[in-house]
Amino acid sequence: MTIRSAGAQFRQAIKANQPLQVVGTINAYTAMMAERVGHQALYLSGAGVANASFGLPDLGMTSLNDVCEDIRRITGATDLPLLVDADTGWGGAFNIARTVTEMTRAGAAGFHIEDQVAQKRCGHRPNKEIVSQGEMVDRVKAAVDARIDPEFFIMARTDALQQEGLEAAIERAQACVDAGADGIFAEAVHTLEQYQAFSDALEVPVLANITEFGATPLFNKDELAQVGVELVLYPLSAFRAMNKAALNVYQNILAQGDQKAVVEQMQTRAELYDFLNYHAFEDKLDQLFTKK
Ligand SMILES: C[C@](O)(C(=O)O)[C@H](CC(=O)O)C(=O)O
Ligand SMILES: [Mg+2]
Repeated sequence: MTIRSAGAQFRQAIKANQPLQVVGTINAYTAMMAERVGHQALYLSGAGVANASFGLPDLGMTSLNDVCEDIRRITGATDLPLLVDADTGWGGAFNIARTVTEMTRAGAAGFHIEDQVAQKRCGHRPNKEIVSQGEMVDRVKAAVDARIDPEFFIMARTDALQQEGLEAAIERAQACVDAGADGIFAEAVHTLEQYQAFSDALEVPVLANITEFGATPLFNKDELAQVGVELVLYPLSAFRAMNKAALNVYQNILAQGDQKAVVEQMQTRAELYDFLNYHAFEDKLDQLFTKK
C-alpha cells in the first residue's frame, strides 16, 4: 500500500467532489464523527482554536504551536485531509516557512494564509485592515518556497473585498496565484455573482466560506457549484451547535437539580463508544492479557 501525503489526498478530494465540502472539527472526536458520516475533508478553524481551546477571541492571540497541537490531535484520530487556518502566518518569511513545515509535520494537508495585518480580526467583522498586495504576495512566495511536501496545499485568503472592492480583490487573488498559490479563499463575499467573478478570473479552485451570522448568505453547495466554487467551508457550524447544546445542559442542571429534561438531547454512551471503537479496544485487551 502506498501512503499518500495528506496534501495529495486533499487535492484528490477536490477533484472527486464538485464542490468539496470542508467541515470544521474543533477536536479529535468531532473529526471522527464527521469522517464516519461520510465527509471527505476537515478544517481546523483559527477562531475554533482560539475560542474552544483557549477561551480567547479570534484576534490573532494564539500561536503556531497552539494550532499544531490541535492539528496533531485531529490528524491522529482520522484519515481525512485537514485544511488549517494559518491566520497571517505568524510573522515574516521565515516564520511563514516554519508554519508550513510544522503544520506539514503535524499532518495537515494544507493551510490558508490571509492578507490581514498581524493584528487581525474575524473576516466577517467591520474595520479589517489588510497589508499591501506586494506584502501578501511575499507571504505566498515564502510559503511556496518552504514546502517539504510538494502536494501541501497553499491557499491564499484575501480579505480585500471589504476595503477595496471586487476588482482589487480579484487582482490580488490573481497575484497570489501567480506567486504559486494553489487555491483562493475569497473572504466575506456577499453574492453568487461575486463568487462567479472570482472563479471566472482564476484558474485555481475558489473556496466559499459559508460561516453563520456573517457577511455571506448561507448559499447551498449546488448554487455555489453553479458559479464555479470548488470548495465550501463550514468552519464553526458544529461548534456553534455544540455550544448552544452545552449551555442548555448547564442551565438545566442548575435550574432543575437534575439533567432528566435534557438527556434526550444527549449522544448516548453506546453511540459514543461506537464512534470511538471502544469495544474493539476492549477486545484487544482481552486478547493481549490473560484474565486474572
Ligand atoms: C474562517 C475563519 O477564519 C475561522 O477562523 O474559522 C473565521 C470564521 C468566523 O469567524 O466565522 C473567519 O471567517 O474569519
Ligand atoms: Mg480564522
